Amino acid sequence: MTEPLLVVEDLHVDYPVKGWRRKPFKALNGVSLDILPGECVGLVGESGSGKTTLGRAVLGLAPVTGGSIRFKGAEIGTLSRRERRRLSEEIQVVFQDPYSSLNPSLTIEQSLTEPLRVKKVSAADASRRVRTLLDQVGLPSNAAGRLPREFSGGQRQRIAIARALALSPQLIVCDEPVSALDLSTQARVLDLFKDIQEATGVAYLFVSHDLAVVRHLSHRVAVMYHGEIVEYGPGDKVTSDPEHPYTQRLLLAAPVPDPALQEQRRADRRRLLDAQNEMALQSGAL
Ligand SMILES: Nc1ncnc2c1ncn2[C@@H]1O[C@H](COP(=O)(O)OP(=O)(O)OP(=O)(O)O)[C@@H](O)[C@H]1O
Repeated sequence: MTEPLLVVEDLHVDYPVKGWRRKPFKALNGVSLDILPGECVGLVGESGSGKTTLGRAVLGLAPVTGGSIRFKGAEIGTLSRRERRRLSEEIQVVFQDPYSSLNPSLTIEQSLTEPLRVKKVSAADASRRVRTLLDQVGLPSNAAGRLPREFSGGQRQRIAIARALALSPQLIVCDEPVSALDLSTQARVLDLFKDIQEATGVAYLFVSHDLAVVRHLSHRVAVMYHGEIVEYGPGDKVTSDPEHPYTQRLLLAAPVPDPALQEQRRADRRRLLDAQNEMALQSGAL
């Protein structure tokens, strides 16, 4: 059996809350999931459910108060400084906003070679690597000498992806990486994520509030609600035949382009509401 790349177990993250005697806010409340090598795990849930916090915890950036996160079997909370540096090469991140994730005053070549510095590669090798990375994300090699402002949002996100790939990571935390893009650009960038995964075998923790986006890419999907994972299973199953009522609501709220499917959704939504009303009536709540 394949060993998981990442194992999150009973994770708790509490944010301090200002004010006298106020209890910390529990952003994650006993979250567990695992990611296999080369797998894409989609993380969905409404705003504030804790998706970004989980991604940040995996990157070592959230105030973990309990539980464990193991990467390739090693507990990340107890790594030495050297091991941590190595970990920061193996786990990379792509953020939502391609406008702020690139330094505006650096050329694309400078942005892409920055992470390579830890490897102490020669200038010639770095330059070759930049061309390979640009090619991998579908940009021409003459992009190297230009500045981020000369590119569209989708192109900038491609550059951010190239930067994340520079050190050949094993896991990329993708935090709403297509939410700031228009629909057709979204589709192209999602295809790029898929192609890169097929070509390199990198794993993704793919955070999105949009079920349609994670459905496109994810082998498994985890659904978060109020700091907990309420459903975790195969992508097809969770996004088409969910078990948890919260996922069912999320699914019914997701926009669908196909009119026949829209009609079916409306009927499903009516049935779900009827069933909920029936249950409420029976329990005496109505
Ligand atoms: N640094 C912080 N200090 C205090 N509370 C925080 C902090 N970061 C996040 N929170 C709170 O933790 C909860 C989870 O936030 P998080 O950003 O993880 O949710 P999310 O599901 O990613 O939401 P969104 O889709 O809006 O980004 C929210 O209620 C948020 O207000």
